[in-house]
Amino acid sequence: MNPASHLVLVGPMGAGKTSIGRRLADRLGLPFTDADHAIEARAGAAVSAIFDVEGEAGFRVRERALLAELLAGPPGVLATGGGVVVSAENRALLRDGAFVVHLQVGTDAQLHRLARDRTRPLLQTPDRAAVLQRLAEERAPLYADVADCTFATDGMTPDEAAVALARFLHDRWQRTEVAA
Ligand SMILES: Nc1ncnc2c1ncn2[C@@H]1O[C@H](COP(=O)(O)OP(=O)(O)O)[C@@H](O)[C@H]1O
Ligand SMILES: O=C(O)C1=C[C@@H](OP(=O)(O)O)[C@@H](O)[C@H](O)C1
Ligand SMILES: [Mg+2]
Repeated sequence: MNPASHLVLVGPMGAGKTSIGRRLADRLGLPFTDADHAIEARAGAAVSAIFDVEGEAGFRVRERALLAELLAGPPGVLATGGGVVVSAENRALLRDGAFVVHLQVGTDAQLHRLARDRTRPLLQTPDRAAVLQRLAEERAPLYADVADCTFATDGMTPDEAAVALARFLHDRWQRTEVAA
């Protein structure tokens, strides 16, 4: 077992990192942080506006800084954005400093869950399926590189998934106290 104190959810857009992560943190009695929401709060701007003004590269700079800061801070549950694993620096931080759950989801479920979403800049394209499939191929080895375990969310509601994930983690992860 990786004895890391931070429980981090990674995986593609629509896997449920944000919605399941919040519910899981409630169940575990731990603080919850959503990386995208924290970036937005600091920037005073939505993720899509950051992409518009600074490009994806600017967003990734903010994402790297936030991840390093959060993993150096008090333990909790962290929902990352789907692209956090693109950075080798982030992958090293995640491997060394967190227990990482890869939430998996198939393309059909992603398309269904995100059908009405207009907040994800990478999905502002006519062929969402092609983008999601390309990202899945590019990122699958990167998620595998950082993950301590995987958990499939297809066919579950966020509430069901949070209950099942808490049960799944019971024997696999225990929060360790950080030495004073
Ligand atoms: N297991 C699930 N079943 C059905 N809908 C889900 C599930 N998980 C998430 N959703 C819905 O999909 C959308 C995206 O979920 P979200 O938690 O933001 O995913 P992520 O943070 O991984 O991109 C939300 O509208 C959410 O309610
Ligand atoms: O996959 C990605 O590169 C992104 C995923 C998004 O987060 P979610 O995975 O929570 O949708 C958000 O960070 C940004 O739009 C980029
Ligand atoms: Mg999210």
